[in-house]
Amino acid sequence: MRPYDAFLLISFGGPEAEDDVIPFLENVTRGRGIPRERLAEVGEHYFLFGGVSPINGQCRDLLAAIRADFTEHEVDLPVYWGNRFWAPMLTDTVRKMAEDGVRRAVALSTSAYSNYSSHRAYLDDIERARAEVGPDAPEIELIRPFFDHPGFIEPLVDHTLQALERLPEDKRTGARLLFSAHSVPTAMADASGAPEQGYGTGGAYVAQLEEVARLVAERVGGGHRYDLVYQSRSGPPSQPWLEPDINDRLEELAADGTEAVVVVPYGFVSDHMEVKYDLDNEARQTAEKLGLAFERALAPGTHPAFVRMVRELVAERAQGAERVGLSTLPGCPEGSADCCAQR
Ligand SMILES: CC1=C(CCC(=O)O)c2cc3nc(cc4[nH]c(cc5[nH]c(cc1n2)c(C)c5CCC(=O)O)c(CCC(=O)O)c4C)C(CCC(=O)O)=C3C
Ligand SMILES: [Fe+2]
Repeated sequence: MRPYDAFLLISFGGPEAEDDVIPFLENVTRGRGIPRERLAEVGEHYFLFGGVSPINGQCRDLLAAIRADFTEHEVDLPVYWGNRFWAPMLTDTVRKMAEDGVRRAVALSTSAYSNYSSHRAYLDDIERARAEVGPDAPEIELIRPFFDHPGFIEPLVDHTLQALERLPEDKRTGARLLFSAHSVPTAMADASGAPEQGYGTGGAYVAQLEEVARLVAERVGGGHRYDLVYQSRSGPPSQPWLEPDINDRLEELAADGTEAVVVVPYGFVSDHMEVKYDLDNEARQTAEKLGLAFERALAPGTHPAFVRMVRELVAERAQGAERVGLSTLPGCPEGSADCCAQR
């Protein structure tokens, strides 16, 4: 697919054995001022799963689905995969691409929204990896945040409907939808998007989350009431992060008479550790303690619409076609040098 000669999936990475856990956490938190107690606590989440994060397996599944879809639709691009924090590391993959003679690649991150962690960090890591590889490194163009692409929305709608079906029948109609995304420091949220786009408090990140929640709830139908909640807060307690935390919101809802919730992990593309631990263990326990019926919708994963979206985004970028999206938000400008800048 001209002008590209390769496709690259970039993800977060996760440990795949007990001995990987601490080195992985050190990679993630280098220079980030995360308290030691928080690190020890998060390490325990991984040890509970034998030191294996589900994220790499989920990337392998997605890669297999993308390869099959490319083949079926005659998209003649070799498919590569590199992670920011664990093997296969992005730098090693970029070196391999250079050895294979790749000159210009199109890249997709497993991250749908605009903010430093979800967007700028990927751009920075691409440039770091290219610099480490040297002059033979290919050019790598990162596909824009895709939060409102129909291929991201449709799987969330399908999976929310499936989760509602799993609730006891008498609790379905009154069920509340909780849209859960990764919390970030409020300063990071406020600086998300491009400065000239003039987002107010919460920046592009919160505006995008509001739009996605609305788009999904509308399509799910049934008049379910819904909330935006946040999970996986880290950092020192003195630093403000986006709220409400999902567990606090569950307490309030139970006190107000809510009987059932469906949690939609709309901040993520797969059911990785932050979903499996923070939602399926922690939030579920909170709900059980409060007597709330609880179901968790699946993340997009390898939903056919999501896999198709990858090909459509590659084509959009290759053709310089207009951005496809279901919201009226502009998204980060293509090739922007100063969006999502503040860490
Ligand atoms: C916005 C966002 C996404 C979504 C976008 C995206 O997907 O990129 C995301 C994804 C993920 N975050 C992950 C893991 C972790 N994130 C941490 C820490 C942090 N995340 C942050 C933000 C985000 N994180 C922030 C602002 C921090 C504080 C430190 C810093 O400023 O960077 C820490 C350190 C310990 C802790 O404090 O929790 C860990 C272990 C995994 C892998 C899960 C697995 O292994 O399956 C995934 C997919
Ligand atoms: Fe994170």
